[in-house]
Amino acid sequence: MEKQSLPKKPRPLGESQFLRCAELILPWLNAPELAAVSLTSKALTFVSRSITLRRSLDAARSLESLPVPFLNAVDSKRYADFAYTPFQIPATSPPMRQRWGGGASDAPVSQFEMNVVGESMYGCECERCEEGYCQCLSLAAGAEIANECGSGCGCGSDCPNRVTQKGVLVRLKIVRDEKKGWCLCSDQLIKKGQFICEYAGELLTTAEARRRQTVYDKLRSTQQSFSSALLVIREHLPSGQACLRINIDATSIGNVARFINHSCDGGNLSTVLLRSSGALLPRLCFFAARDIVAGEELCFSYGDVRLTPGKSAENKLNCSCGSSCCFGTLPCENT
Ligand SMILES: C[S@@+](CC[C@H](N)C(=O)[O-])C[C@H]1O[C@@H](n2cnc3c(N)ncnc32)[C@H](O)[C@@H]1O
Repeated sequence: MEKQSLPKKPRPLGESQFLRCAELILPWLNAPELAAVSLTSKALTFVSRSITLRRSLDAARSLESLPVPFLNAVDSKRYADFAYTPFQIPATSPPMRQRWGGGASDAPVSQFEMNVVGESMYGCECERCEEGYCQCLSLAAGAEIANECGSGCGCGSDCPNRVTQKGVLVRLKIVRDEKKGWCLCSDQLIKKGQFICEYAGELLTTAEARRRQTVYDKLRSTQQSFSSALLVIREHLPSGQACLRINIDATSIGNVARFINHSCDGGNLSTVLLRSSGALLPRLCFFAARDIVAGEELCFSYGDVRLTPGKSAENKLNCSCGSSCCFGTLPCENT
């Protein structure tokens, strides 16, 4: 009689293979999933702890030139859970999963460029820009709206008129505060006028921004620690008749700018709406409004609370900016 070979029993994973699998899979989990998995065995507790430590060491998960650590001396939160993008991206639904805390092999976020193919819409036709001579710089000095070279120009990425296109180049840290939650702080001397970061996140239609704002307001009324980062920018066109509106949501997908808090005195950052040639939409960029010393919190004004009275009392948030002209309430997002 012919001897039939029995199907082989799968061999149980050895401990080192099990740990290697865990190191591959766990960096894809969000904070609550990671916490749940870490309770299931000693080995998974160990892997989760090292992932949590790596996450707390770099909010930017190697997508910026410098790491941006979380520092918390007030409660047990080690990091804020969100996906990182250094640039504006189209609205993403369902929310994106991103590998984080898995060491050097963390996958880069998929990037979408919002460029107009072919013709340049704004900026110059320059082949090569010299600092101070490029016509794209004409609006830059101290203006609220400025132009930069971009993919519509003939110059390359080393052009001196692309200061905001290389991501974050100053040392930053994210520090926990009892009242304000996470705060973006400088970790070096930043000179007046230096570029800090752009406000990156998902670009939303106005209808989607309004829908999400309602969801965020509800979440905030039930979870005290919930904070959203939906910014509405209105650019009045020269005619004065119309207004370009840009909605950027950095709540689930964003960059370091999602940690910048409000200050009633205007803070130490100036905001510039920056157009690059070839790009469809302008970007909101933050520059140092004055010299900023290491350890100082970076803040700007979210708006004038006297001009945005819209929300019901329970949706109003107390302001803890600490400035001498504090109005006591945060300006609300008028979406
Ligand atoms: C864009 S987020 C800033 C980062 C936020 N602190 C965090 O922990 O993620 C905006 C939220 O931060 C908090 N916040 C910002 N400025 C504040 C201030 N001056 N006082 C109190 N809370 C503030 C509010 O919860 C607000 O909805």
